Amino acid sequence: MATLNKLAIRGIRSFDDKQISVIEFFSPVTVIVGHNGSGKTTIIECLKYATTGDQPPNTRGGAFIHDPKMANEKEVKAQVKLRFNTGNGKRMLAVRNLSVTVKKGGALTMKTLESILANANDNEKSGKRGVISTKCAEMDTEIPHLLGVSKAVLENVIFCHQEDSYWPLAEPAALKKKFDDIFEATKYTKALDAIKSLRKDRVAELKAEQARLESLSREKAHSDKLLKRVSDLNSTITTKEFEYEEVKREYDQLVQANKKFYEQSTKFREMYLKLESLQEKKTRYEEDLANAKENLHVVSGTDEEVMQRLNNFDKHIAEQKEKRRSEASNLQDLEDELAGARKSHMGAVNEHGSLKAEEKAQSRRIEERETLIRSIGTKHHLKGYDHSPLEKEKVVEFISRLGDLQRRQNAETERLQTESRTRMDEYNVMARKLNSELEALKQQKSTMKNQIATLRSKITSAEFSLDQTSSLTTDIRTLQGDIEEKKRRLDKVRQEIKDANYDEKIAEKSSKARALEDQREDLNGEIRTLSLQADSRARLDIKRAEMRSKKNEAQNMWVPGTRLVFLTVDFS
Ligand SMILES: Nc1ncnc2c1ncn2[C@@H]1O[C@H](COP(=O)(O)OP(=O)(O)OP(=O)(O)O)[C@@H](O)[C@H]1O
Repeated sequence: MATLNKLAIRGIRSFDDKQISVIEFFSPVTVIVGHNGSGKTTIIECLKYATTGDQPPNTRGGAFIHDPKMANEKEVKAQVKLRFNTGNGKRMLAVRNLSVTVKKGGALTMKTLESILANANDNEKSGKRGVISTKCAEMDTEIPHLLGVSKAVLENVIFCHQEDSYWPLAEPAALKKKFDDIFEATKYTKALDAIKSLRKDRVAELKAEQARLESLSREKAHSDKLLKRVSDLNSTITTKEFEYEEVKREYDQLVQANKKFYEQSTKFREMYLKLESLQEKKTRYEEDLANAKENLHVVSGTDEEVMQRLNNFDKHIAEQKEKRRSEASNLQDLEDELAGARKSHMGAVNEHGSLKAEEKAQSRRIEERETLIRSIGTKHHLKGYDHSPLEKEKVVEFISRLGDLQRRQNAETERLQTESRTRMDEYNVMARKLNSELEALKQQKSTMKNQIATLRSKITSAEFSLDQTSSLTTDIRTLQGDIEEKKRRLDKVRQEIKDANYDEKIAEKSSKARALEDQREDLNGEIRTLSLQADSRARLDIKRAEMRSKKNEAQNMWVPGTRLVFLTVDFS
């Protein structure tokens, strides 16, 4: 609680400007006692002046300062110093200085000099002044603030001047203003208005935020949809990748089978050619043998020659045998070769059959591939693969286009994922922001609710007081009873009046009064007639006087020898 410590007065009212008078205030109460005119009011005035900067009423022109004539000076300097403790225990010092000077004509001129509001503790400890303000206006607002009471309370309640102390009996408008000042009602009204406008703003903001939230929710739903689409696309891509892998594997297998088939067909062709050449050889040998058999004939020549030939025959036979053996072995070889060739031919025929089957399977697979290519092409709008058969280059091109499409879809997926991540981040940021704003609004709402609860309790107390006023109805009933009683008494009096024939008497008096009225009317008529006559007579007199004067004028203007005739009119 704020307390006052000391007040030093110099040159105020009856306090001399030559010395400083110090008043110390004690806790819990200080009683100021003194004779009339000893300066008690002046102390309160000084306190009020020190705290609010307001001088007492009717002291314009320096009446608040010690009279220079009394001090026998041309100038008197006044000072009010107040040391006080603030609500939070700080010791403060407020100093206000004034001066009054006597002008030539004897009139007084007052001046407000330097004022200081300082921290008294700083002053004591360090010898320095912890000056807070030297401006009067600032001090006027700062000191009430430090004391923890409003200026209106200081002026009208705590240091209320005895001349102003009748303000509670003032007219309603002035009284209301005072109460408004004391209870700072304007501040609360303003605060209430501010709260209302703030509430309005907040409600509008809330609406806008709700709309934003809705749009964000819509966007979130959209982004969720997109995410779902992305995940669907991802799964489709995965399936397609899997399918692609399958197709590629099948394709590789087909390529491998093709290669094998080609190698086998080459081998078969080689073997077939070899077989043909061997058969040709065999035919040739057989022909040679037949030719040799045909060419066998009787040997001619001499005996010596024959002997020679015989001698050589064995050798020749041996040679021939040898030749035959070698030919037979050759034949055997060739037969073996032929059997081998036949065998390989059979193998080749078998292989040919299996290759044919493989070819069919390959064609079926190629057909399946084409169907797959066509369905994928239709699905992904890849045109130019509707014809059949599809060339190898077309298939390769399709695979490369499918690869491109996959890459594009991957890129699109990544873009969508990035976009969705960004959207999600934005949404999260926005959601966090909205949540914090919502929290703030909830806080405000709870504050408002508290205020509403306070107001409701006030209304309840007002209703209670209203109920109390219902006791007035009892009073009213009592009063009605009184009225009834009075009515009864009135009737009684009326009866008495009736009994006393007041009405007849009144009627008689009234008729008399009416007769007198009539008489008065007649008299008034007479008076009016008489006044009219008097008026006419007065006018006649004027006319007569005019006539006489005209007559005289005419006589004065008359020329002897002429005849003068007067016409006389009687107006009477
Ligand atoms: N400008 C002035 N110069 C010198 N003296 C003044 C001046 N104004 C007022 N006085 C004197 O100061 C005194 C005012 O005293 P004050 O009204 O403070 O006394 P009080 O103790 O409150 O008296 P009361 O008990 O009658 O209210 C009076 O004696 C008055 O003549």
